Amino acid sequence: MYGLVNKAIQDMVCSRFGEQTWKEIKHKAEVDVDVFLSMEGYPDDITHRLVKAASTILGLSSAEIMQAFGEFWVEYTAQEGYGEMMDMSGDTLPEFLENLDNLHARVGVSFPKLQPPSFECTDVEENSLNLHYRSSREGLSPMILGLVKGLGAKFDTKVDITQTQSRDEHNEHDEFLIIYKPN
Ligand SMILES: O=C(O)CCCCN(CCc1ccccc1OCc1ccc(-c2ccc(Oc3ccccc3)cc2)cc1)Cc1ccc(C(=O)O)cc1
Repeated sequence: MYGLVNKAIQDMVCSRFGEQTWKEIKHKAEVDVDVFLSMEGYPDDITHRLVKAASTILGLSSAEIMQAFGEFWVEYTAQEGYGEMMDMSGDTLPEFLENLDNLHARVGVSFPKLQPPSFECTDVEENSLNLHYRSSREGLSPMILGLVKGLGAKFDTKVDITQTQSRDEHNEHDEFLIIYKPN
């Protein structure tokens, strides 16, 4: 994962729980990276260890941490200079989700170490769609719940998301039913 992801986790923890808590989480995760460089590639294991340590220290489940991170990521990347790129990816929640692979392709042109997941929308109706999420990474589906909730806030749209298929139950990929209604 690019350091931008670990930097976002750090900023989420520091802004909500303070520097000291972040230091404790890094210590517990046995991560002795002083400063995460956004454009540096880091082993995914570091991100998983940070989430696991945050879960223990904060008394929240890893799924709750990843869901909160997903929501935080949408706002964080917008203020970290990717706002324009995000705005070009769609004016509504369904449009943005349909364009997510193109967004990743654009980022990947400049940052070849990007290993983005792939998102596919099917059964797109007026107020609902099925989101198919395929990734080389394991265990991040709770982050998708948060990312979609973050997009609901970005597009001022009421969103209800339910995971309908999971790789944990021997399905080939994760699938989510998303029901949305612009406010
Ligand atoms: O891998 C998985 O199975 C789950 C990954 C969940 C995180 N993705 C979230 C995608 C997303 C979903 C909904 C709404 C918005 C989303 O992201 C928008 C986005 C995507 C990528 C970036 C991005 C930009 C620069 C990056 O790297 C940098 C950063 C600074 C300087 C140079 C390179 C890395 C990611 C920014 C916004 C973004 C992403 C972040 C990092 C990577 C990667 O390092 O491979 C791949 C994807």
